[in-house]
Amino acid sequence: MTLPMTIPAPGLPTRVRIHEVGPRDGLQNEKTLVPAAVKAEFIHRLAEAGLTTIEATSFVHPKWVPQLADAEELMELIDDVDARLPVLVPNERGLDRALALGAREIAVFASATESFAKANLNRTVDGALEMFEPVVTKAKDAGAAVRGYLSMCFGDPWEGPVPISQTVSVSRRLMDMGCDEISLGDTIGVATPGHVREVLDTLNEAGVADDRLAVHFHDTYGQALANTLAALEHGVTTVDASAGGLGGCPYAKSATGNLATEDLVWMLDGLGIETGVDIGRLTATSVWMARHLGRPSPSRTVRALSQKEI
Ligand SMILES: CC(C)(COP(=O)([O-])OP(=O)([O-])OC[C@H]1O[C@@H](n2cnc3c(N)ncnc32)[C@H](O)[C@@H]1OP(=O)([O-])[O-])[C@@H](O)C(=O)NCCC(=O)NCCSC(=O)C[C@@](C)(O)CC(=O)[O-]
Repeated sequence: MTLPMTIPAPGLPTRVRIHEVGPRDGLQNEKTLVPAAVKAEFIHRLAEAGLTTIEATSFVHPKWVPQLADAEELMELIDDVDARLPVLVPNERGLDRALALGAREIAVFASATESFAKANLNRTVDGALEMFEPVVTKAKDAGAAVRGYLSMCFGDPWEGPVPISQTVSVSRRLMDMGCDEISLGDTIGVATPGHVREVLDTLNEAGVADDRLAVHFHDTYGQALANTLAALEHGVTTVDASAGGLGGCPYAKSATGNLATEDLVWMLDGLGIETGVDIGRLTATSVWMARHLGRPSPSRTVRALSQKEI
């Protein structure tokens, strides 16, 4: 097993909140429909492994993301789960569907680039923000917490490198609209640690503080953990990850799996940073899910631990 430090290294947080995205971001791209009962068991197991925030599903148009068309059925099956269960909503229609089922946390999802706004939401960047504005107001009036995702913060498959000014400007607009937290998405996994530091520095200068930010890395070039460490050293303490490294956005060419939650927990355990997650139970869950999906998890930690007694 890893040899944990007893106290975190200087400059690192003592605790990190993991925002688990496996059931939503992880499964949304799967071609074969996963039954709602299997998704519900996945979420129950993740909560039992110690994850306290588990993004459950999306209330989007079912034609756009067929895998999550069972959002209503799933919500009924997980109403006993003892964890925060945020859901994605793109518009008022989605919000009404989510609130009717008792959702207490929602997320809108914006883009730093025009190409992805069009591909993912059939809107311009401005048009998407206009669509979100009444959603955020209504959600907050209903007492729900609101996360604002921002995709393509570092690079875009159609437009190439993304100017930091675009990331900062849309982040500010999401904050000004009332989002409690912004999750910075490296949707296609092209970021490197120096770039992460630069984006965070510029956001801080624009008044978006680290304690309102989360990071959401994909592992295309094997940089997700290094990028996460750079963000933690900077002062961010909320990290998105997907059990077993499931994932990839259906509307972003070249998006690969998310940072695997097990890889993240292994690193944080080693650094003496608390997460509350039991890595053995989590790995067993990802192995169980991989069997359902018919292929092994891409996570190195899952592969290493599942060859041992867990
Ligand atoms: C936003 C829309 C709906 C616009 O899509 P549109 O086609 O422009 O929709 P519309 O507003 O013109 O409405 C068309 C029809 O859809 C219905 N409709 C409209 N809204 C809903 C709804 N909520 N639920 C159910 N039905 C809905 C609406 O009622 C209407 O029905 P009709 O009158 O034709 O029968 C569409 O583009 C959409 O659903 N997009 C979602 C795409 C998505 O979920 N992508 C993945 C999530 S983002 C991501 O993964 C990245 C992230 C967050 O992980 C971070 C990162 O890595 O970067």
